[in-house]
Amino acid sequence: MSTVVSAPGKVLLAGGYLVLDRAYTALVFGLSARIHILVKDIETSSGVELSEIVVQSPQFRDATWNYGYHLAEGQGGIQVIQLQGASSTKISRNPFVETALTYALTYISTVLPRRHIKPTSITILADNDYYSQPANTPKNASHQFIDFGVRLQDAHKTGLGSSAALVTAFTGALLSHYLPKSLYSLPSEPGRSILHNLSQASHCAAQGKVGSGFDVATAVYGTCLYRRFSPSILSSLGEPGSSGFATHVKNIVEDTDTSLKWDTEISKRGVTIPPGMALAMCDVDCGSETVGMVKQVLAWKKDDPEGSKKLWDELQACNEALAKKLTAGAGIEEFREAFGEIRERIREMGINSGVPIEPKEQTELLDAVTAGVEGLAGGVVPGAGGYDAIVLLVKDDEETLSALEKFLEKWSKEKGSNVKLLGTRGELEGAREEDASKYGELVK
Ligand SMILES: Nc1ncnc2c1ncn2[C@@H]1O[C@H](COP(=O)(O)OP(=O)(O)O)[C@@H](O)[C@H]1O
Ligand SMILES: C[C@@](O)(CCOP(=O)(O)OP(=O)(O)O)CC(=O)O
Repeated sequence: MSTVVSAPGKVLLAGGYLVLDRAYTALVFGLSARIHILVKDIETSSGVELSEIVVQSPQFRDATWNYGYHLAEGQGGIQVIQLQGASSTKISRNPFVETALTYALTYISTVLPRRHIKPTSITILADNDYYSQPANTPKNASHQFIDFGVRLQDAHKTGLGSSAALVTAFTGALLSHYLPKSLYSLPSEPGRSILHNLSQASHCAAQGKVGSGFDVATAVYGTCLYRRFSPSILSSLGEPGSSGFATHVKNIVEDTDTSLKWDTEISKRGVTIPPGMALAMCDVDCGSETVGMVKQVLAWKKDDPEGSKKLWDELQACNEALAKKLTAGAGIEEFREAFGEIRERIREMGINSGVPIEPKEQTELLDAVTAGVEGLAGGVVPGAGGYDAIVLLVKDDEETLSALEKFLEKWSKEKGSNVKLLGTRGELEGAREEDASKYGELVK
């Protein structure tokens, strides 16, 4: 039997940094670029009871991880141990895969106690836009999942949130594969909430920090207005294998602890992509280090509580105004104005905190593209800002998109850079089960 679940990448259009604080919200969009997880049973000879799960990411080199697993004593959950596997090369670890596996199997073992967890083979497939492709890659020439030919750590990420999409799709695929339909249904409300809580827990554990969680929320629910959860919810989980870990995971995932209730707020109605418009991303092919930027912005917020609050309150109001225009519909000029108001304050936050949130080069590009392409409703440097891909709201017609592409080509030539329209677009839907037959040989 095979199961496939996919989850979308993300772009945080408005509310970067503010969303770390529960007093503010963010407009987050899911993307058509997804990570797909294929799970299939490994056939064993009758009488043989294997406990092995093999995970592969065939688009990359040295990307096979073999795990053994066993039930720990004292409600410690399922512990996984990475095995050497068949290859003689030194094994690399994949903390996101290892943690998502540990947490998901632990939860599954609490729902199905005394049931042997069957061995499976798991394949990870990422849509191509997660990584910058060489300048000479022919457009649309390749099939859906390119072989990147390099190790994962050598691939150049475009910043679409690969780890959150991976952890969410991986968790969803394991839940759907191992639990009977009567106990778990991914598309149902309780199914989504279980997927959200479990994925947030393992993504935070693998990252070693609690961020706002907007990327996992987007991977689960798709485009929405997001208010973060209180970080204290995840503080009492303990370590996998330690006494009571499985009980803690179950309580957190099913939200049964009355003193630590999940307080995430997801509003699917609070934001949308207006009809006739598209959300497009432009890769600028450099990327930036979010962690250092967040630290510095938070240090400024602490040093200047009054000034920062005033600016954040203003930004929140501008973000809400944009959300309203997106849901109610507005003309190009109105959108341009709304983006302009937001960008002005983002640059102010950058100057005050000393962090290049909208660096000079990106200001130049955003201004020029807005002035030079008629159907462009505006754009921003999303998320933490810096040199990641920029996001643009455009009229969704051939004329606008080809004018945009021409503009970027000319811009890249003049500036000696490699700015490229990615194929991915904003999309409303979150994690979903996929038809396994679409993946051909890969699921056999
Ligand atoms: N296609 C993939 N196959 C296997 N692991 C992946 C894949 N994409 C992402 N990962 C995991 O996620 C990590 C990248 O996470 P991170 O650096 O937080 O980037 P991002 O900002 O894209 O989430 C990788 O080191 C790997 O552990
Ligand atoms: C600053 C933030 O509010 C938004 C960061 O958004 P990005 O989209 O830049 O994130 P990464 O993919 O992790 O680099 C931090 C947060 O919300 O956790």
